[in-house]
Amino acid sequence: MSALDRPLDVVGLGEAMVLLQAPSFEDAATASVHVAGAELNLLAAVARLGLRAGLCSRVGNDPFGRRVLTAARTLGVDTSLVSTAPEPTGVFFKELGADGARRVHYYRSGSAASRMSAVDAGRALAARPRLAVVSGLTAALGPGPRSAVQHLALGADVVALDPNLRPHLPPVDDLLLTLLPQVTYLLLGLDEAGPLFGTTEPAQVFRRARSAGVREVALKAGADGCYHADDGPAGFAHLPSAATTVADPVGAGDAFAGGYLAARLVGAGPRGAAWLGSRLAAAVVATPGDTEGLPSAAEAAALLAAALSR
Ligand SMILES: O=C(O)C(=O)C[C@H](O)[C@H](O)CO
Repeated sequence: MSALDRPLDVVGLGEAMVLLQAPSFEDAATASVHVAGAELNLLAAVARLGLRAGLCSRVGNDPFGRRVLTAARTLGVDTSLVSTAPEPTGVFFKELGADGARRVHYYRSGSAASRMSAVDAGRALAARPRLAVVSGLTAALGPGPRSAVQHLALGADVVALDPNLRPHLPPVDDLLLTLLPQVTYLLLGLDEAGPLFGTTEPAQVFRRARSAGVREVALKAGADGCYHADDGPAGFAHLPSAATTVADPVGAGDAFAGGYLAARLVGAGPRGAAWLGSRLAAAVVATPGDTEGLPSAAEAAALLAAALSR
């Protein structure tokens, strides 16, 4: 069954890669193998909450591409909008030093996903999802992905943007600023607010994003929790983090975004959506890996129901 005969709630455009992880590749004899990608992580959270989520991407005709497809399907993410291309699947390496520092080495330049174009965005739009997710990370992969992000953001009725700025990739702030009037939900990290809005002061971030045309903002502040839209005089409110154990912070922002968007799609308000996002982020950081800590489908359904009453 394709996404066209089974309408998707959420489509995310992005690159999913094979990840090799070890303490240090200078002397590691073994490494653990995972599949990672910010948009896939977000979609996995949406799927776990019972909504239909699809990845729009390209992978190579190689074992890495097949592994990405299998991992996405195992996470409940539809792959009918992922095409197989002649270029290789992107891979990356993560060193988790004993000092807690994480070093990331990408081998994604020239990858299948870096050749995405407006054609891929066209396929995503033809699937008529209720919500399209774009990210600065995808736009930073090259000129084709940049135009795919632009095309999808301009063509979709409801758009979520997660800037996902990555210091190792070229800057994309200019494009993201031009897209803000199309953005329904902006889910950004406090560390991304500086480059985009010239401030990390939450009141200013909300004010500047709204005056740039964004309809709704959620500001992720890591261990300090998040800020969500609110009807009160300030126009926003703070929600403390729900995390009690932090084994691996990677993937927290994606889980938050997936939970937030799924909750909004089923009718929760911004407060309930932020609460659900925080609960999923807390679950993900308690377990090593980007998505391994997501709650079970039954737990996720109970959390989604609880978000509706907040
Ligand atoms: O950094 C990237 O390109 C990734 O998408 C890898 C990770 O899965 C991602 O950073 C988690 O948000």
